[in-house]
Amino acid sequence: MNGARNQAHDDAHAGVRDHDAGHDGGRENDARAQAPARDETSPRDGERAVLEAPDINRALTRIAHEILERARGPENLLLLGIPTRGTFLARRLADRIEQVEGRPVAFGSLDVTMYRDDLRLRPARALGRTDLPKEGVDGRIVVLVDDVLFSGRTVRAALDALNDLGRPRAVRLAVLVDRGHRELPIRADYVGKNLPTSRAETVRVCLTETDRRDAVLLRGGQR
Ligand SMILES: O=P(O)(O)OC[C@H]1O[C@H](OP(=O)(O)OP(=O)(O)O)[C@H](O)[C@@H]1O
Ligand SMILES: O=c1cc[nH]c(=O)[nH]1
Repeated sequence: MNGARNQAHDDAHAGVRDHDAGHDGGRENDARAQAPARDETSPRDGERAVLEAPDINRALTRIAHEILERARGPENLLLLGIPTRGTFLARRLADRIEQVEGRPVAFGSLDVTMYRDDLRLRPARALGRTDLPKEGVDGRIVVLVDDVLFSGRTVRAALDALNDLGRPRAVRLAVLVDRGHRELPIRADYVGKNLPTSRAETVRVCLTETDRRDAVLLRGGQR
């Protein structure tokens, strides 16, 4: 358990290290000295915030309570975040559940990359991290956690990945944003915000752990 918790911390820091290492020296540094660096945490052109930090905070607190109520306590729960941002959301939910119950809840991460059905269609993706408590998934109530639910294909891949790890007693799904447009018969049990969108729009979730601020940003398209 603590291993998973520490790993989530490590991942956050590794992300910062990787990001820094990715910047080249020389010309790029010269250019950056002349022009202020673009702030990736700011809304991009045409983006508007549909959730701000306090909204996200409240939604996660509510979801934590809903998860606890349905599971009747934290004992059998295992929160598994889907990288990248789902992992951090799972950790936040675990922290809230621990605050409410005064007892820790198991959490970790589940990489779905090799289970995706679009591996041949999309450019190579970096592998995420699967990190489970030593008790594994057998007999647990697993709550998959992701930031956005759209086509449902990521969750479908997560169910296949989970199937290779064992046999949970039940699998539930928590998402921060459900933007509709499902292509598979998948629905979320816990939703931070239902956000009706057109297919042409994109939803970008920013979290302090990866993006230095909490926000859900919507961009583009005609409704
Ligand atoms: O329901 P779907 O159509 O599968 O879309 C939802 C997924 O899309 C995003 O992940 P993305 O693949 O962009 O990777 P990321 O989490 O690393 O940003 C998001 O984080 C969800 O996991
Ligand atoms: O708009 C979208 C669609 C899928 N995944 C996202 O994170 N945003």
